[in-house]
Amino acid sequence: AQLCILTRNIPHNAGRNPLFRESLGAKPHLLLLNKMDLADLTDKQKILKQLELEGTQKVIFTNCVKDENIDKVVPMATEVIQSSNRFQRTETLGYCIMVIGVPNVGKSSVINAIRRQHLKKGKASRVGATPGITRAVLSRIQVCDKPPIYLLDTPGILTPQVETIENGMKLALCGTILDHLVGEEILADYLLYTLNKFKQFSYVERYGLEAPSDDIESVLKRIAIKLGKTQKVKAITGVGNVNITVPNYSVAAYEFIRTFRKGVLGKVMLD
Ligand SMILES: Nc1nc2c(ncn2[C@@H]2O[C@H](COP(=O)(O)OP(=O)(O)OP(=O)(O)O)[C@@H](O)[C@H]2O)c(=O)[nH]1
Repeated sequence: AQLCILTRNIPHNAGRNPLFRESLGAKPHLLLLNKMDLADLTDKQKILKQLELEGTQKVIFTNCVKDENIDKVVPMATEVIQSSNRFQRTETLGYCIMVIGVPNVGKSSVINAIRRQHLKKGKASRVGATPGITRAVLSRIQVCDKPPIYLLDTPGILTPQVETIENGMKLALCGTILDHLVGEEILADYLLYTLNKFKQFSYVERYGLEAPSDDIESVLKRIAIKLGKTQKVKAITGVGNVNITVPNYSVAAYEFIRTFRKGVLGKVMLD
């Protein structure tokens, strides 16, 4: 590929990967900060400044669900390719673009959105809410005439860099790491901590709590009751058997995380 489109999950910039720069070398690239609909973009200028300091000037904020800013991708890609001296000699063969990023940032969604834009065709790559779902399909599609530019249909998957526990939590919260590897309930606890930290209290009303809480057990209990995810179990006590109601904590935790990922519980910037 002559151009790499790096995708990052904007709510969690730690989707950034030091290997990006090393593996890219001097290769022309542009950066898509995807899932902009889930991020609090009040500090957009600060983010752009920081990226510029790191040497990345070509940046587009995208939302693949609503095709926001997708129309800017190919024009900017064309501009980057044309201004890169290295490739000006190969005129006729065309250029290849590859979309790369860590799992679940939306690589397949980006590819599909660009396809929709340029070919008016429907879905091509599989998109899944589970990290690692993209299968290898080796094909390319033309997305620009002059110069001829092709988009590789298979995204490049980068291994997430989990340097610290907190970083791992953030990646997991964004769906980059499979939930069960962290544990839904631990992740839910980290989510609750995050929402409180950013003063995003819409969960209080949504789940019928009286006030914000940092006690994950009581929050999950409420969610389980609200969802009707409780079970009656028989408990043997000294004075005979009693029926007690137990909330299903893992279902509640999963609902909590899933709702957050849809952006319903508020916008946050994890980094
Ligand atoms: N809210 C929101 N969700 C998005 C956006 N782009 C993608 N998604 C969702 O993120 C999830 C992952 O998207 P994919 O396109 O499968 O991500 P991927 O990077 O190809 O994932 P792998 O195949 O695991 O490497 C899906 O549930 C998408 O619907 C976006 O801009 N906003």
